[in-house]
Amino acid sequence: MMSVTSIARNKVLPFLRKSTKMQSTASLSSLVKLEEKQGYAVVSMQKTPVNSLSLEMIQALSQSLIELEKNKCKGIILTSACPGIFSAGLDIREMYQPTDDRLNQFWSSLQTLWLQLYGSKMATVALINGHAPAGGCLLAMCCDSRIMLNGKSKIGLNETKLGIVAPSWFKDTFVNTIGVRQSERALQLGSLFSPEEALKIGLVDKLVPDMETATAVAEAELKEFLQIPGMARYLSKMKIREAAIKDLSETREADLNQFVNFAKTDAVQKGLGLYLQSLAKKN
Ligand SMILES: CCCCCCCC/C=C\CC(=O)SCCNC(=O)CCNC(=O)[C@H](O)C(C)(C)COP(=O)(O)OP(=O)(O)OC[C@H]1O[C@@H](n2cnc3c(N)ncnc32)[C@H](O)[C@@H]1OP(=O)(O)O
Repeated sequence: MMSVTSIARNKVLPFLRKSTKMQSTASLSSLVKLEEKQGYAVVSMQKTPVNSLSLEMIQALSQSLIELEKNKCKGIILTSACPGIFSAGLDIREMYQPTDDRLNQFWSSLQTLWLQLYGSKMATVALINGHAPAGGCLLAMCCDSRIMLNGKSKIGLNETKLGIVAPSWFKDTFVNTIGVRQSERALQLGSLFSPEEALKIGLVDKLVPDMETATAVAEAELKEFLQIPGMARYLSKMKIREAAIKDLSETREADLNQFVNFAKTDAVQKGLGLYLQSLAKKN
């Protein structure tokens, strides 16, 4: 197993320099497990119970990607060690009654992670072994291919159901994945799709019946990507993604301010509070 080590800021890609203070390495590495395989790595999110994307979780994923690229890793399978859940999306508690400093760090770190993963030179396969709402769906869409475990899990951008709006770069990622019309409808309705529905609209590429098959199919899928000359594959990916990446890179500050101001409005705070209560009541 590789360790997640701290990375010197001046060695980081230019868009990462804007990132905020990183947490200590030890606290981050317990959230993400990296397993080295032959020619690639398996990145498993392991923040129980639901892999919610807290500031620390986002930074752990970011540092893992930096570490893997530094080690010349060519491809990853991004998956979850939490049974039944790929990721529950952004940690809602980060947005509910936040301090300004933490909220700023949280969003800025998320921007960084998206820029890294969506623009990664590595070949990336998401093995979606459970629910993937909102930010969980975003993580999966950042990958080059999505394999989903068939069953009761749901995937999609359900932000409107929480009374919040998916920002432009979430929307761009969605449109690049499933097209304009499907995105327009699903974004408004906050649709969460079953694996069969997700396959039908192209939100995922393949379904698998069980974890044993899932691992084999994800490995085969990654190997197919890795057989293509790396530079040609990466530049082709960028033809589709570079406009969205450039857009956020150039508007990070404005996007951050918009998010912070929006998140702090009474209406959003009230909505998030009620949503957290509804999750707690379930149990
Ligand atoms: C610039 C313009 C403005 C931009 C505005 C902001 C844009 C924000 C963009 C993205 C938003 C998000 O990603 S918001 C997160 C959306 N996620 C969800 O709606 C999922 C919510 N969770 C669930 O539906 C379920 O938990 C589950 C289906 C994922 C799993 O169900 P299960 O029954 O297995 O587990 P529990 O529901 O019992 O949950 C266990 C435990 O975890 C807590 N939990 C769950 N999800 C979250 C979360 N996203 N954040 C924080 N905490 C979460 C849940 O409350 C339980 O806690 P307790 O055990 O303490 O009760």
